[in-house]
Parts: sequence; C-alpha cells; structure tokens
Amino acid sequence: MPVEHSGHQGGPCGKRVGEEGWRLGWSVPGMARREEQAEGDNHLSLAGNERRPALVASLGTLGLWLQDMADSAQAQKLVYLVTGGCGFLGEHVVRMLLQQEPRLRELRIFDLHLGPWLEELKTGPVQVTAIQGDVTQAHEVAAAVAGAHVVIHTAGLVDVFGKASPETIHEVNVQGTKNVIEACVQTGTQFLVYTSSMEVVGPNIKGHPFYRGNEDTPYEAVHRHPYPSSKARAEQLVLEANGRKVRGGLPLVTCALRPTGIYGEGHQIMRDIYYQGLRLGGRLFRAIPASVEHGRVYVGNVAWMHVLVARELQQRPALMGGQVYFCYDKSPYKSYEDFNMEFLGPCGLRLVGTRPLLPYWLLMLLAALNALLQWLLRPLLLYAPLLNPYTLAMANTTFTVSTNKAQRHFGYEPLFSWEESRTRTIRWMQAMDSSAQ
Ligand SMILES: NC(=O)C1=CN([C@@H]2O[C@H](COP(=O)(O)OP(=O)(O)OC[C@H]3O[C@@H](n4cnc5c(N)ncnc54)[C@H](O)[C@@H]3O)[C@@H](O)[C@H]2O)C=CC1
Ligand SMILES: C[C@H](CCCC(C)(C)O)[C@H]1CC[C@H]2[C@@H]3[C@H](O)CC4=CC(=O)CC[C@]4(C)[C@H]3CC[C@]12C
Repeated sequence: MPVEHSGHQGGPCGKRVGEEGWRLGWSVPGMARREEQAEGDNHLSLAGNERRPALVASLGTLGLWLQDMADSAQAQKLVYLVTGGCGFLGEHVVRMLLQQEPRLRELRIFDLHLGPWLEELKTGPVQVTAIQGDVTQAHEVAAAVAGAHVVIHTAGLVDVFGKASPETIHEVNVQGTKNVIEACVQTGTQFLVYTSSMEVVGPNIKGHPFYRGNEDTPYEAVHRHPYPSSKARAEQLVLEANGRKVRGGLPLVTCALRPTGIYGEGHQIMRDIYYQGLRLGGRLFRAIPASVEHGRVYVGNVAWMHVLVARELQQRPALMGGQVYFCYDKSPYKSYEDFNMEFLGPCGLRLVGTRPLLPYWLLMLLAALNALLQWLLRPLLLYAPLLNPYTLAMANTTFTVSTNKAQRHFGYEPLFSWEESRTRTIRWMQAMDSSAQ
C-alpha cells in the first residue's frame, strides 16, 4: 500500500488534544528538578536570615542573586550546532539540550526544512539560531559550524522505501558527513557527535540474527542497500577523524551513537502504520512471527544520550573519542509488530493472528512485486509502500541489543522509563488522531 496520509477521517483514539499539545507540553522527568532545586536553595538561604533584620535579609538575597547571575554568565558559554535539528530525532535533541544543558549560550539548528515550532524556542534564555541549509553544500556547513564548540550531526536521509535514489542517499549521508567533519577541522570545532544507526551492523544481507548483542559482538556486517551502506561509511569517516588536528591545533574528538529502531512522538512510520490500520477497518494483519525480536528505543532516551555524550566527550576525550555506543533503554524485546501494538492497541487497532497470516514465500513475492511496481511506475509517480524486500528482511530478522557500555563510559541511565515512554507515545498518537478529526 502506498505511503500517503491524505483522506484520513480520524480513528478511534479518544482524547481531544491538539497535535501541538505534545510539542508545547514537552518536558522531561526531573526537569522540574532544576527549577525546584533552585527555588529550594532560595528558601534555604532566606530561612537562614529569618531572625535577622529585613534589610540584611534583602541584601543577602541580592548578593546571592548577583552571585547566581555571575555564575550563570560564566557557565552559559557554549555554542552547540544540531544538524537535522528539525527532524524526528533532531527536534527531541534540540528540546533536550535546552532543558538539560545549562552551559548553553547559543543553539544553532541547521536543517533543509525549518519547522515553525522553532519560533517558540526563541523567547527563552538561550539564543536559538535557525539556519536553513543543506549538508551537501560544504560552504553552508562551514558557515554554520564556525564558532561552535560542539556539533551533533543527526541530519540524514532515512530512506529504506526507495523514495530517493542511491546517489542522493550517498550524497546526503556520506558527503554531508564529510562536509561536517571538514568544517570542524577548518573552523576549529573540537567535538563531534554523529547519529549513526544499528543498521551499520545489521541485519546483514544473509539474515543472520543479532541476539542481545553489544558493541563488541562479532557479526558479519555486509550491506547492499544504499541506506545502511551510507550510514556505515559515514560512521567510519567520523571515527577515523577522531584525533585529527582542528584549526588552532587541538585534536578533534568524535564518537558515534547507534540507535536501534527509534519510536516516540513524531515517528512518521508509526503514523503511516496507524493510518494503514484505519484504512483496513481498525485491523493489522500479522506478517512476522512473534518470536522475531526487533530492537527499539524511545526517542527521548536517544536524545538524552546525545546530550550526555556531547557533554561527557568534553570531559573524557581519551576514553570516549573514536568510540561507538548503541542507544538502548528499558523498552521490551518484541517483534516489530507486537511492539507497535503497545501504542496502536490503546488507539483501537487490533493485530489479527497469533501467527503470520501469509506464508513467508508469499510475502517475499508481494515484496518483490512492490519493488517491480515501484520501478515500472517511477516515470509516472512515486510508489513507496512499507513492504519491500529490504523492509521485509529487516522486520523478519532478529536484531536486539543488550549492553551497558554507555553507562560504563559516561554514566548513561535512561531518563524515561518504559512506562513513561509508552504513555508519551500513546498520548501523542491520540493527539494526532483527534487533531485529524
Ligand atoms: N528513525 C530511526 O529509527 C533511526 C534514525 N537514525 C538516524 O537518526 C538520524 C535522524 O533520523 P530521523 O530523525 O528518524 O529522520 P528525519 O528524516 O525525521 O530527520 C532527518 C532530518 O535531516 C534533515 N535533512 C535531510 N537531508 C538534509 C540535508 N541535505 N541538509 C540538511 N538537513 C537535511 C531533514 O530535513 C530532517 O529534518 C538520521 O541520521 C538517521 O540515520 C538511526 C537509527 C534509527
Ligand atoms: C517498515 C518496516 C516494517 C515493515 C513491516 C511489514 C514487512 C509487515 O510490512 C520496518 C521494520 C524495521 C524498521 C527499520 C529498523 O527499525 C531500523 C531502522 C534504522 C534506521 O536507522 C532507520 C529506520 C530503520 C531502517 C527502520 C525503518 C522501518 C523498518 C524497515
């Protein structure tokens, strides 16, 4: 079925919250903590002054306030650049940085398409600079990178459905990443965090399972599809660049984060599958055996890992430079379809069948047919269904991660529990549904 959204009449999800609700209400657990703690500190200092004359108390408070101002002026000195900052993951990284990185002075958001929601960020204490640009254009990248302390490079062309040509995917993912690296070297930016993917490892073309593996698990990574090939090449370039001298003589410090399948607020594929289910009368039909595990990670935790890595890379360059980290959290191990049902179920969709309804060979045939149709129709229209030989192989091969490398190297703990990740995703789907009605 082609991926399209028009004509959606709304579904059975109950709540009536505008889609913007999840954007405007965006906050993280513990976020209130910083503010509460600040307030608490003030209460403490006032309590100490309680029995003194009012003037002394006021002067004391003023002094503390001035001290606070001086501290924060000194602390707020870093300039971060997020490429792809208006994408699904990028937006979460941007919002997480604004909430969790107190040393931020300026946040630059570089993207081919800037979102209108950026406007609301511009009223906060951190200078938010939106830059419309293309990572394939070296001069645009260099201009955006100049003067940044840290670059988080999430921009990429995520396409496993044949929407873009292999050349375009390579241009954006590989040449774009080369441009980011060169810009860091030329302008003197010392820290680069790259959003890689589990796909740089696998599943490979032979369909070998990767069961609860970690960063050191031996696995034959062989790719033919342009997306994983481009991500693997780009990751390699980023890691090889670790230690290169940047302008001014200091070494470049790089590392790569490899998310498994990301889910959460703003996830386009989840949206597509939801609408597909609605078109099928509120049902989805099981295509993949429930025993095939597919690794998933909540977008808020992936964003949190980016913020932490960016921070800790500056403290522990020798340990973390040139390293790769899988992104993980407490999301349960399930098949791709069963996992999606955690969110689609509460929105009224049903997964029909405890076993795949069609034999695998027939699915392969349908997937091949879709690929053929895509090719035949290309001169006339873009036919990009979810099912093709590559996505079928992806969904049908076990790939799960079990590691604590991020915890050992930079103290990562997921910021969002599984329950919270699930609730947030469901709320977003419900808001999306009611805003479409
Ligand atoms: N969605 C997922 O499950 C996973 C994604 N990733 C990686 O995470 C990163 C972000 O992915 P998503 O947020 O899912 O994708 P997305 O498509 O929502 O975001 C990518 C962003 O990059 C921007 N972009 C694309 N081409 C550009 C160009 N030439 N110049 C400047 N900006 C450009 C897009 O406009 C978009 O805002 C990608 O690098 C992807 O490979 C890794 C693992 C899993
Ligand atoms: C669309 C696929 C599911 C199709 C189900 C079927 C065959 C019944 O129609 C998705 C299955 C696995 C997904 C990919 C996986 O989560 C890893 C990814 C990592 C990335 O870096 C980008 C996204 C993706 C390739 C993701 C894309 C959708 C699936 C192929």
